[in-house]
Amino acid sequence: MNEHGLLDLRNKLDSIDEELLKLINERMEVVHQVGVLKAKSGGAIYRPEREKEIIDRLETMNSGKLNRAAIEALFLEIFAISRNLELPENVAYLGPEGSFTHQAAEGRFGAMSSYVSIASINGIFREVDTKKAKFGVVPIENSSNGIVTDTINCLNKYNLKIIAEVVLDIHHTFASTCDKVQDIKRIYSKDIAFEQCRKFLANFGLDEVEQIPIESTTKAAKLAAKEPFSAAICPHVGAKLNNLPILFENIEDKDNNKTRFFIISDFENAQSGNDKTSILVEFPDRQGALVEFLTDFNNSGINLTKIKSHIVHGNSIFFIDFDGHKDDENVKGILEKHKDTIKVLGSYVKEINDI
Ligand SMILES: O=C(O)C(=O)C[C@]1(C(=O)O)C=C[C@@H](O)C=C1
Repeated sequence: MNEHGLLDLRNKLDSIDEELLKLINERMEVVHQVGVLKAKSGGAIYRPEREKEIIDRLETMNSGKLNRAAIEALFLEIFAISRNLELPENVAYLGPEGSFTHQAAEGRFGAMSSYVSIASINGIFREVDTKKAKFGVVPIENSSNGIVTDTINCLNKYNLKIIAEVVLDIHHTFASTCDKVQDIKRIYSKDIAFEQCRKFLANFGLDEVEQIPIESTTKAAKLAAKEPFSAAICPHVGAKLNNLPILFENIEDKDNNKTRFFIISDFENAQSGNDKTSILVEFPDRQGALVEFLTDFNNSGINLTKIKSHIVHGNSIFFIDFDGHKDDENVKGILEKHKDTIKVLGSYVKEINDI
């Protein structure tokens, strides 16, 4: 290696880094002023539609080596630091630490935010409702296991808003202190994770081994790390956090196993031009109510992207997603017409990764 060449390049990098630091600090000065303005006006600190607008604009004008994912990763971290500078706010997520929900939360709120791990979905809604946390992160559906009932029930019960969605590709690992799979006597995991990895378990003759379902996959890793002859189906991060050796990666049956999460808070987003809205609908008990409702959406040119029925206290309610923002002209009319049966859960920027 040419040591002089490397030294020159490193000197160049040093002065670019100094320039970057100066510019980022300059940006933070302006962010601080935005924070002061918002403190006076009571405006929301987190503005996902504005963050999207910035990333879209930077991507369009970009001519360098960075792709969209890299621009997004860099700027989401800058935004997270900016928001903390404007006003530090707690993020409550479905724990424990290292859970997929924790990963979803960190992906959106960055490394610098202050996180609170909560053991139940209802607990997260309560935390946000009582203003102990500004944001809550909860799973809403998985591509293999469907909708998360507790989340629907809480969206129905509390008057909080969905302000963003996050879709994560879910990969499970098989981790154990045993070197040989044949020596394993019990496996810990969450019931849905066992279901998502059936083929793997059968292929390795593990379907006859005792399966112990517990409330989280990260806790599974913790238990398996302590007990000899046991194993866990858990996230990569969960195994690492508990120093549990990973024997197999990506053991899920379906190769596009995804989970969608909602970020909930106490404010509503402005339009971004690329929004999705979620609603709950309880249809009146009369013939044709559902057909009339769907026809109205169709006539207004609104694309329904999801419709799932769900039972709450013996009544059937529908969880529906559609393209558009609740303040869009064609959406407003419909929401007004059906206001007695609809609960608007929130309008938010549509993720590219879909379930
Ligand atoms: O534009 C705002 O409202 C800001 O608070 C600034 C800023 C940014 O860093 O650019 C920070 C947080 C918001 O989520 C969006 C953007």
